[in-house]
Amino acid sequence: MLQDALSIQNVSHNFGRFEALKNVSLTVPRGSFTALLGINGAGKTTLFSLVTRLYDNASGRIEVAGHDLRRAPGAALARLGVVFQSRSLDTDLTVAQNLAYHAALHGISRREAMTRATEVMAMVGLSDRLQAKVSALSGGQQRRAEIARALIHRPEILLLDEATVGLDVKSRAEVVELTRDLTRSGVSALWATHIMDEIRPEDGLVILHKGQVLADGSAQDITAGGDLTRTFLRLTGENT
Ligand SMILES: Nc1ncnc2c1ncn2[C@@H]1O[C@H](COP(=O)(O)OP(=O)(O)OP(=O)(O)O)[C@@H](O)[C@H]1O
Repeated sequence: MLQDALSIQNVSHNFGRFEALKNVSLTVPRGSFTALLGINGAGKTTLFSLVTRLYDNASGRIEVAGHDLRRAPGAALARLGVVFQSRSLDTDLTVAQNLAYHAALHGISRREAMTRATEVMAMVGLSDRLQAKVSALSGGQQRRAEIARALIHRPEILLLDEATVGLDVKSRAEVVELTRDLTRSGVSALWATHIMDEIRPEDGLVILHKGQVLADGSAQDITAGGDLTRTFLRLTGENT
């Protein structure tokens, strides 16, 4: 049986005495688009910080494509691509220069990086912007270029932390749809968001609230075919 793209089992994390994550377990099946839905402070960024090893996971177990993050961090991180909440491209450089720099961090040769840069820019629909300065791209194009950067080392799973922040409605829809399309070509995605209308019934869905997983399954099953906002409010007890 194929391993999940990401498996998180019984992970907790404290900041001092504050429990930011409480015994969190979730899986991202290979090739799936899984939304991680939670309002501000739910623990989404903390969870991503554990998966990217910005923080050490002192409890539980995290595996990326079957590689244990604590015992084989190099193998696990090589299979992970991350799109951060804040922008991470150097706006004074061209997209190609940014991609080459990121590829070098992964030990990819310059020649190979150029081949891959062309490949990933086509994947995000920006083939004609490879030599453009990042500062000359629109907000939506910059997010697409961030996704291209995250794909250059051919990861098995993308983590995207509120990847549509600051975009207008149209660009937001395009970026989420692009990510869904990518999962159809094999890469998996864990899409952290607080925006319910980014989630479709066929998506995987994990609801995280106050550091706890309240639901994990398909969006369709969790909502029983009904309204996601109403389901979210019922499960979290918010707004009551
Ligand atoms: N370095 C830190 N020190 C202390 N508390 C923290 C720290 N980082 C996060 N927290 C707290 O942990 C909880 C989870 O924060 P986190 O940033 O993971 O939530 P989030 O779901 O990503 O929210 P947002 O969408 O606002 O980024 C919050 O209550 C936050 O205040």
